[in-house]
Amino acid sequence: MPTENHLETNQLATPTLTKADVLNQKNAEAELGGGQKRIDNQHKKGKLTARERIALLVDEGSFEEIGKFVMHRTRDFGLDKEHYLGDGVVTGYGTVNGRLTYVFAQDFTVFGGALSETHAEKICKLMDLALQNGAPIIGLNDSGGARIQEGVLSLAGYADIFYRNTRASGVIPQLSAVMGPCAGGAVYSPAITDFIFMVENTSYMFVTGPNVVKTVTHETVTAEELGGASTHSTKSGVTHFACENELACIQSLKQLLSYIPQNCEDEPPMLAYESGDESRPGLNAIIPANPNQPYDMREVIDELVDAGSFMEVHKNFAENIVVGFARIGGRSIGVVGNQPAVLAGVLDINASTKAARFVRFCDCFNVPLLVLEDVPGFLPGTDQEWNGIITNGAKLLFAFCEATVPRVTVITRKAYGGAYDVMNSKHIGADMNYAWPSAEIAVMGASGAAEIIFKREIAEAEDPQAKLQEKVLEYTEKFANPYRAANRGYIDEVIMPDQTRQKLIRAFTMLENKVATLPKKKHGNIPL
Ligand SMILES: CCC(=O)SCCNC(=O)CCNC(=O)[C@H](O)C(C)(C)COP(=O)(O)OP(=O)(O)OC[C@H]1O[C@@H](n2cnc3c(N)ncnc32)[C@H](O)[C@@H]1OP(=O)(O)O
Repeated sequence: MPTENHLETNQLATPTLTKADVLNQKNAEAELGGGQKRIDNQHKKGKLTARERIALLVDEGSFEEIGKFVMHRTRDFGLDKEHYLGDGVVTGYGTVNGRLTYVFAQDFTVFGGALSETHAEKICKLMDLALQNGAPIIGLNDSGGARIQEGVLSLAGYADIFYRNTRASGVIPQLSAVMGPCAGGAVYSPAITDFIFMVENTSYMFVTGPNVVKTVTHETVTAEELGGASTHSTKSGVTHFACENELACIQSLKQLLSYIPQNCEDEPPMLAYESGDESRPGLNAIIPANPNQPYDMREVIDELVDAGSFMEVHKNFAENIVVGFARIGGRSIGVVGNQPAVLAGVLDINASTKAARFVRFCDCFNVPLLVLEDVPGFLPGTDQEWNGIITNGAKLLFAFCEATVPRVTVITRKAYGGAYDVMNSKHIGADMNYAWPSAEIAVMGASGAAEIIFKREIAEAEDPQAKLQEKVLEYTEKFANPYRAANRGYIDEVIMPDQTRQKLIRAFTMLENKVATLPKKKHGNIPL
């Protein structure tokens, strides 16, 4: 169906127009996308246009567009009479805070941002440039998926993009913002990229929409419930950031870029830092006297890192582990911390996969890792076992074992069982391991341990309860401390909490030239 702004290219070249006029007219036509009416509709939904989004993202005046006059080649279903310059995606490069960044933004006003053969070619061209020139690529997605009128050509276009996403993975950072209803292929490309940002109430991600769900499974579900930002940031973990609105989304994209390098051979940007009083006395009172009492690991993080620098990733998903980017002494780091305030900080399936993915990102892109450990172990139970806690827990173990970036651990309290090994222990390649005096490094908590190893003695005692208490105390004195591990050198130093920031700044500085390589291989086989 031709639109009111539709202009055939040859119609523009009338003799009354100068060559400059023709160019200006084509530029104006391209910039109008699917026409003013559809732009107004986009605005009415609380959404910006592709070009407005790019303008907010890149430094003013820095954007250079590529392929502005590209048109689709389809002749079926009346599309030979409906062309839009640019074919539904704006592609190009610019700078974000002075650093080269490639950007594509799908234009929902043109066929709902649906991906055609030529639309895909434009994105692929940009991906090739980003990979060759070693700079991040950001996709601003707003697309109904494969352009239905093009059949297999659009499917092929998606496959070309997925292939490039995968080849570029670990070489250049790839960020995806989902800023509208994204279906089918439009969700798989973001899923392969490093981080997904969604906008609350205006963006959706699903493989099949509510209508198909209703037909196939007879479930009645709204688009928001099925694939909205809140669903994917809390239930599925598909999205890493749920943003209040589009502006907040674009600001978050920019913030994330500020912690990471341009490519895997580059270093993260270092901010100027003037050292001062690095002691943090507030930390000395943060661990409750009762070891079963929770505290908020975010408070520890906030005290340790440069003021206000913590950017939490996956904030509302698997909250029993906290991950995110921060700076310490101006240096960019990735933080992984057990969260005693949620499920006592236990490791379960979601926490393990969340942290594993984050550790692997940091390792790909030379971001040193700080691990704050207070973990009572892995979550027991049929739900966890039957859903594969073994395989999923192994992901985190694998990710840490494989990581060659500088790695520092601080055990604040519990480091029990296999979780002690997993959480960046010395044995799996951590560089510096600290413990606070409150650390308890043991196979398990004292009461569980006493019940098992002194079972007979307790049962035969005149007063079993008193005997249990005695044995709990004995076990606590022997193991519920950091000194056995420090005696062996598994802990490099036992430090007071208030000294921790200073120690970390020095440790990461000491480790900045770390060289570590993995054995020659094609790639590892992480348990999936
Ligand atoms: C790799 C395999 C795949 O990708 S298979 C996936 C194929 N895609 C889909 O099944 C999704 C189809 N589209 C939809 O469900 C809806 O259009 C969604 C995306 C939810 C948006 O709904 P709503 O906001 O109401 O907009 P709308 O339906 O009025 O669409 C706006 C204009 O865009 C068009 N459009 C949409 N999707 C496509 C598509 N895949 N191919 C071609 N055109 C598409 C609509 O026809 C509509 O066009 P117009 O503005 O009325 O001219």
